[in-house]
Amino acid sequence: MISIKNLSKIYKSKNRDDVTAVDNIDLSINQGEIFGVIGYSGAGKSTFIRLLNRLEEPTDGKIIMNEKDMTNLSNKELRNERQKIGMIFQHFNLLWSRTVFDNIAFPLEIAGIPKEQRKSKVQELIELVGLAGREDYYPSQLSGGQKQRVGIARALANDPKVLLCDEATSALDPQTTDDILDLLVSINQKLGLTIIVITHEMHVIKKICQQVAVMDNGKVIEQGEVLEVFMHPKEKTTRRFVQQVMGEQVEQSPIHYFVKNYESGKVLRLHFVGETANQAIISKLVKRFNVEINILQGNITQTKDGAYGTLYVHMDGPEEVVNEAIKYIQQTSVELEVEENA
Ligand SMILES: Nc1ncnc2c1ncn2[C@@H]1O[C@H](COP(=O)(O)OP(=O)(O)OP(=O)(O)O)[C@@H](O)[C@H]1O
Repeated sequence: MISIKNLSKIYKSKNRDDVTAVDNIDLSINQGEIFGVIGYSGAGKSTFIRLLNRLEEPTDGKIIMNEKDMTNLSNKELRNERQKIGMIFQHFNLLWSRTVFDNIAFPLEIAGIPKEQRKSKVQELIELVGLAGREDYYPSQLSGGQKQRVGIARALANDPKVLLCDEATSALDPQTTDDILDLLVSINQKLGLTIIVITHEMHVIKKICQQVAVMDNGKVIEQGEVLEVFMHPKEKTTRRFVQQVMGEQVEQSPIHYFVKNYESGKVLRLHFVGETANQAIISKLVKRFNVEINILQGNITQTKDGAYGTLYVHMDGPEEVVNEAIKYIQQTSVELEVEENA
């Protein structure tokens, strides 16, 4: 568990106003989870993540990580603790004059690991991140996604317990972003390490995070399980982020708007939260009951903990069969609203 209490960072300036980049943040991050911090540019995300490994000195507050108070360590202890925290960056921060192999070996050299041991560890990491065959390439010969794979392998070299990701996919195209996010999830599962991701893209949060904190103006303004935040975004900034992936809120379409187009049958609003959308409910309905189902409008997105969204359908057929089918849906965990022509 990572425990962050009253964490603040004020950048002091002689000739300009002080900037409170991180303002009194309290957070608990569970061991082994993928925790996302989202915010617009200037919200304080980079400062926040750099405080965690003390690349920035906090002005106030406490960070307990790997059972150590990160804010109260000698230089030697800090060096030791930093080895348990890997970090990856938006622009990869690779050493351009070193090969893939030597970039990944670098932290092991610093840690004083003997050559043979280094070699087998680097080879293991190269396999893990999918770079086999590219050991002798230089960073300039790699694509963005491959460079980030080197960054990830290097960050994992000292077997960290925590991986910090600072906008790690922001410089990548959408397909490469998804590949790198898949790699982070597989590393999280294989190695059980805690991953903290900062981003301005809700897509990243919904794809890999279990928990999310929304930052605005140095503060955490909203926090919770990703699905919960999708369902009930409280703050305006959070709603804007949810709209990034959901588009205009389908929920705003009133159900009676659809029903006037149909003389028979019923219009249903099916709301999916969590794994329910994976139940293939529509195909089950059609197989079990003699009904016709016409999809009218829908917006469903996949989060790490299952799908979330709403589907409007028109269901037609003999009245008693339609009613049976509705009863069947009510027994599932899909939330249902029914509207029929009066
Ligand atoms: N070294 C610094 N000195 C003074 N002010 C700083 C420094 N670093 C960041 N700031 C200020 O702190 C605030 C938060 O910046 P930070 O980079 O942490 O935000 P961010 O959410 O990561 O945004 P971005 O994604 O654009 O980097 C901004 O107002 C920024 O100008």
